[in-house]
Amino acid sequence: MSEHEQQAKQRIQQLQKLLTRYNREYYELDEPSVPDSEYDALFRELQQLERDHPDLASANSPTQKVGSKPLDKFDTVAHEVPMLSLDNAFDEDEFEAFTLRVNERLDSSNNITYCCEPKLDGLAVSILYENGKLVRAATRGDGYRGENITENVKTIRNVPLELSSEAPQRLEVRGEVFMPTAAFEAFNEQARKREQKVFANPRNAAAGSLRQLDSRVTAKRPLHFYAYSLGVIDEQAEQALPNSHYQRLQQLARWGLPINDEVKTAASVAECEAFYNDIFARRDELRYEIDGIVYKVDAIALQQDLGFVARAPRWAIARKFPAQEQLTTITGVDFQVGRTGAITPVARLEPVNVGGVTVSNATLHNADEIARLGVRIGDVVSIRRAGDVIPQVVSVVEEKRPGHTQAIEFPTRCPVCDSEIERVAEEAVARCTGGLICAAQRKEAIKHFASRKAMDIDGLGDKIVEQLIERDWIKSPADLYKLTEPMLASLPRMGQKSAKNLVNAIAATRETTLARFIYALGIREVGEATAAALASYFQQLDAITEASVEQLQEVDDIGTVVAQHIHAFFAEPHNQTVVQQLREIIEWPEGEAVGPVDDRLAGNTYVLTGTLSSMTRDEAKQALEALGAKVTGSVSKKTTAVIAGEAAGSKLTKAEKLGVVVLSEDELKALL
Ligand SMILES: NC(=O)c1ccc[n+]([C@@H]2O[C@H](COP(=O)([O-])OP(=O)(O)OC[C@H]3O[C@@H](n4cnc5c(N)ncnc54)[C@H](O)[C@@H]3O)[C@@H](O)[C@H]2O)c1
Ligand SMILES: [Zn+2]
Repeated sequence: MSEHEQQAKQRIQQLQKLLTRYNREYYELDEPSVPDSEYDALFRELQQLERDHPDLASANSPTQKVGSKPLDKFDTVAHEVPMLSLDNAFDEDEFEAFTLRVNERLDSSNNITYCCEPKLDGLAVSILYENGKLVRAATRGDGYRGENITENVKTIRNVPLELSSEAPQRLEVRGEVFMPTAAFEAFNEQARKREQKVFANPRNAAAGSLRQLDSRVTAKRPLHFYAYSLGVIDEQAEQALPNSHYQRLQQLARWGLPINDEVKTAASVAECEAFYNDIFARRDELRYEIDGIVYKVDAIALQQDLGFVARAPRWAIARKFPAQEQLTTITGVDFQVGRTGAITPVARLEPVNVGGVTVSNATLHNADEIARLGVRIGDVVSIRRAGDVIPQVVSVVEEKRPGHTQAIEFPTRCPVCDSEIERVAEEAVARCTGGLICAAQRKEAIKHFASRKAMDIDGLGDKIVEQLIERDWIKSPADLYKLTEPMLASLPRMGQKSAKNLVNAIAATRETTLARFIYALGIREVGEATAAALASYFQQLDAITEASVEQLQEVDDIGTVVAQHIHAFFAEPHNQTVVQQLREIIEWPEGEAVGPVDDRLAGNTYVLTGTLSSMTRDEAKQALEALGAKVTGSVSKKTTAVIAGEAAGSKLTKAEKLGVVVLSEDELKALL
């Protein structure tokens, strides 16, 4: 054996071993360690080597096999007709070469009609119906023997358990089970929160969900099915079948099976290309992921003439789309601050083309996710970009880890405003606590401050806030009170009159209530009710800013997390400065220092409905809450009383129906 031969032999063995391992991870464990693009490249390399050195090829090579053997934990099902794979074409030239081969083999120079189908990225299943009833379902397995997953397939909502009465006595359909993209994203998000298994992509999620021993688990997974071919069918029915694959799919649909309505026929290679381009342009808008287009010779008679090779039919090909997962290296990590202060670690990448788009950043979500992935700077990672979701780091390829990698250090101070970063134990997200001064959060902070239930500044809409911030006139809410009429009047589309009104509206908020003021600060998870509870419990702002986490929790309905948010907010020196500035401008009546609180309505729940004449509903709500009551929006048996103003509607009717006490406005005043 020459040295060259020796090298080829070694590489072939190496690739066979590696691909066998990747197959096991992908097909048996539903947990690939490399993206498909990497797998496909190695697979092609092996195919080429085996072609160049036929004496070194073996029937045991992954290039000769389909999938992986069925898992022992399932009963096996022998496929009467093997379930094969598909050959791939990675570009237009390869696709055209395929069509030329087809014409050549058929000894035809005519245009061949192809059936064009989106290549759904899920897993193949075979479903057997007898006398119209679903009796058995199986995975592809190694193509000859699959796993019996009947009970699991029965839980898929759009798989009919029974077909129409015209269906053949015995009918096997084949198709793809997949997880729609949005459902997949939501599923992973939940899994991350609960620290459960996160799937690399919808394909693995579908396979992992379908191959569960307990069908109740499968039932909870959002799976979907489309039929794309016929397996065995009783002879009599077979004779009546149309000679076109496309027509056969329509026939399946008439028997009650779901088929993909994107499927079309193409009468020429050019039409095939047009189909590809159309679907590719809409790839991100489809509800499911596809990794290419499957072209099938449409005439069944021609399919039979063409036949099969070891692992795939000669009459079909999968024209692949650019892969949505690719390998690249993390060169660093940036920390971005969102508009609500959430800190998101973003991996900087060596630019890589993913699905046709150059990607140079990918989200790492949060510190928990960094820990879960075990990712370090310098690592080779798998990046996924699909739909309109931001690119994500899916996994680390540990065997490609270089000698020098660096741990990712989560900052302790905000990269934008240098405030302390808070990480609440129960939450995955870390946040900047400089809510009032952080440039990243400024816009939201001011909008919130001015909003109706906060300081209620009439005429300070989102657009104006944005302009004020762009001009750098406002860095914190305190700057609002420095705005003058001429300044405001110089803004586009703002007349003298509106400028004057706005200045007056801002001035009017110099007198307010403690509850509104606290709510206006925009402390995380401190809504109106919590702000009111804080105000009525502590009576004075100082008492709140100085309260410990434990003291804050003495207030009804304030738990550890909220108490921690409040404490962290007031501990931040930048926030202290702004609060101090605001205090010099804004006034509110303060009660005596924390004393016995009047909570004589504690434990009661009220619902307000209709219009009150002596106060607004908001004011009534605050007054009730100040006495310890709860005010909710819907009437139930647990409601203590419904307070009905003028023109009360359905809530009043419901109260009467449930026998809940109804109070008039006068009765409310007496209560207060
Ligand atoms: N990342 C890894 O480690 C790893 C390991 C093994 C395999 N893989 C990936 O899996 C591929 C090989 O898997 P495969 O053998 O299942 O082949 P395939 O996915 O390339 O093509 C065959 C499959 O396409 C599916 N399909 C979807 N829509 C179809 C339609 N309309 N008509 C017919 N079939 C349709 C069927 O499930 C069928 O079994 C590789 O190209 C690779 O990308 C990846
Ligand atoms: Zn900040």
